[in-house]
Amino acid sequence: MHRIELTAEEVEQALPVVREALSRHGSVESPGFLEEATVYAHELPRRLRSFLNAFRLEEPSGVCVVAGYPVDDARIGPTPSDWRKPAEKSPPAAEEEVFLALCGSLLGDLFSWAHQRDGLICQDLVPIERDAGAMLGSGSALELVWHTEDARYSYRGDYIGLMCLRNPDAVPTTYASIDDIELDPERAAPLFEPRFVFRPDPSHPTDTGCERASILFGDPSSPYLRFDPYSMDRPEDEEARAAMDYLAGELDRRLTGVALRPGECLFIDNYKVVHGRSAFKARFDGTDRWLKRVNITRDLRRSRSARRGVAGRLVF
Ligand SMILES: O=C(O)CCC(=O)C(=O)O
Ligand SMILES: [Fe+2]
Repeated sequence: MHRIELTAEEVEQALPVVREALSRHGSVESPGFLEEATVYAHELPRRLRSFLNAFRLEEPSGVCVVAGYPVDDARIGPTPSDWRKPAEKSPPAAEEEVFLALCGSLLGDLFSWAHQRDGLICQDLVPIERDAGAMLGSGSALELVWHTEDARYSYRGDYIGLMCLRNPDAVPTTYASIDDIELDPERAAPLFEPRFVFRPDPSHPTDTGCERASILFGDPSSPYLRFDPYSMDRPEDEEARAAMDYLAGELDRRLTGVALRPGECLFIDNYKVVHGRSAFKARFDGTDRWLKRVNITRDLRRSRSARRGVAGRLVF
């Protein structure tokens, strides 16, 4: 796994940057913060910047971990019972949100979906009691089956950033990389053709329609991937169906996982890996698993027609 562990000196260098950004802007949701995030990120330790820069440009692996950020379990308070944030300006884990957002800003620009979770840029990924049996990030009793994040949407993120605040039962985030699969070109050929129907996954409203596209794209010898069988139609044509099953089987065989520890940030290349989460027994008592999540795009401009202004981060 591609991983960097911040040294004590590097943490000492990062903390004032995080605190200054927070005291100036109050929250990662502030438009001023989002505009300046990359500028603050330029002041993070060079070794960290270089690590994320290489992850972005060289694609050495489908996921990477930035470890070593100190999380004070007492200060962040109990795990929230819902994703809705309290109205107060600075939630207890505001500094952690800023650190995740700054690291993410070294990979691209943060954005969110207007129709998902009130358009929050940084979301709490916590088990919610009413969603226990749902196929959602807020579920728990069911395995969250692997998927490309927001696969149905062409403006989906290039990366997902997850920061762990608490994970007492070491519940893994699962993933499998297309790079680890040696595809048989003949069996995989239909996957490069727009023969597959992508539907909104359960985290999006169902009325956002469907999109027909290929599952694999880019360089045929080292392709990118867009795949979420749980929210796709089963193709009627035999050849496309067989190809889809072939790839799904290969990804199943390669599925591995990482149980994030407090302070670890996981960046997932949404073009290279599918990811999910194992099932777990939630407690719903304030001590549950708690991650923060951001969506990152390499090119905000691509979604310009779906955003309300040049600087807007909400994709409608
Ligand atoms: O909870 C996790 O580890 C991953 C959840 C997930 O797939 C997501 O937030 O998109
Ligand atoms: Fe996901």
